[in-house]
Amino acid sequence: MTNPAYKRILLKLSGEALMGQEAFGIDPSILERMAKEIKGLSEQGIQVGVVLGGGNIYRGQKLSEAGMNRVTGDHMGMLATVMNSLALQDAFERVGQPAKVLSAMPIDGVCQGFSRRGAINALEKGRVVIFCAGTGNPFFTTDTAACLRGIEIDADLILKATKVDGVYSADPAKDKNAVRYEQLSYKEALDKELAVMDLTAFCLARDHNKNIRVFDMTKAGALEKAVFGHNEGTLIHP
Ligand SMILES: Nc1ncnc2c1ncn2[C@@H]1O[C@H](COP(=O)(O)OP(=O)(O)OP(=O)(O)O)[C@@H](O)[C@H]1O
Ligand SMILES: O=c1ccn([C@@H]2O[C@H](COP(=O)(O)O)[C@@H](O)[C@H]2O)c(=O)[nH]1
Repeated sequence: MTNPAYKRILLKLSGEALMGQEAFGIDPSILERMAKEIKGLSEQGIQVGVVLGGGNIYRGQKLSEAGMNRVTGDHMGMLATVMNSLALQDAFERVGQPAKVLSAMPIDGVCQGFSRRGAINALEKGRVVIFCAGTGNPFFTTDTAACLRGIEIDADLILKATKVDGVYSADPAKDKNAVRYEQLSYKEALDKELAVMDLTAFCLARDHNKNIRVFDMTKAGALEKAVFGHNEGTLIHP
């Protein structure tokens, strides 16, 4: 490939997609592949921030539907993202890529607290920065956290790596006639309430003039293509 189209990116990895063929938790082969692909970008001088979802372990909404207090459920969901992030940090270490976990809920002896300055410092030193515990607040999602951190670090592009290969006119898991968009505006995504990401995330990215590219995390090489400006998945723009 020629030159990367972006110098600094924020990559959101779906927690659910981390499960792969497992019934629960993390498929180590998926983690290793993502660590190697991200290392490849870092070696080409691209600064990479990562936000992981927690849907492979806990989601606050599901826990509250089962009777738990929603805020407690959301705290458990955010802690699930800490576990996923520690696993990804370990995968980076095993492939020889320096990485740092910065948490919205710091845990002494496990991971440092998030600060914008700390994040930028680590990115400029060539470390991959993994932002965990979402926004640190209940009633949000890691899609919103990804947009928030992407804006804070002034990422050139926010990427959502997920189980589907882009944004469709309806949920492709439920509607076989759904059609994939190559690109669409935030207005279209919000008007049609396209549920590939939550609407708070769309609003935040729109208001801060950031593009989001949605692509298939299970497709080898798709991340690099997206970062080199190829037409991979779907681009959502202001
Ligand atoms: N219009 C749409 N286009 C594409 N996907 C859609 C759409 N509406 C709903 N979806 C669904 O959105 C989901 C996005 O999956 P993903 O696992 O990334 O969600 P997530 O809640 O961010 O995950 P996690 O919380 O595990 O990180 C897909 O499973 C897909 O079926
Ligand atoms: O800012 C945030 C981010 C997440 N949560 C809780 O964590 C889980 C897991 O995140 P996903 O985005 O669903 O993968 C989420 O369901 C919330 O319960 C949060 O409270 N605040």
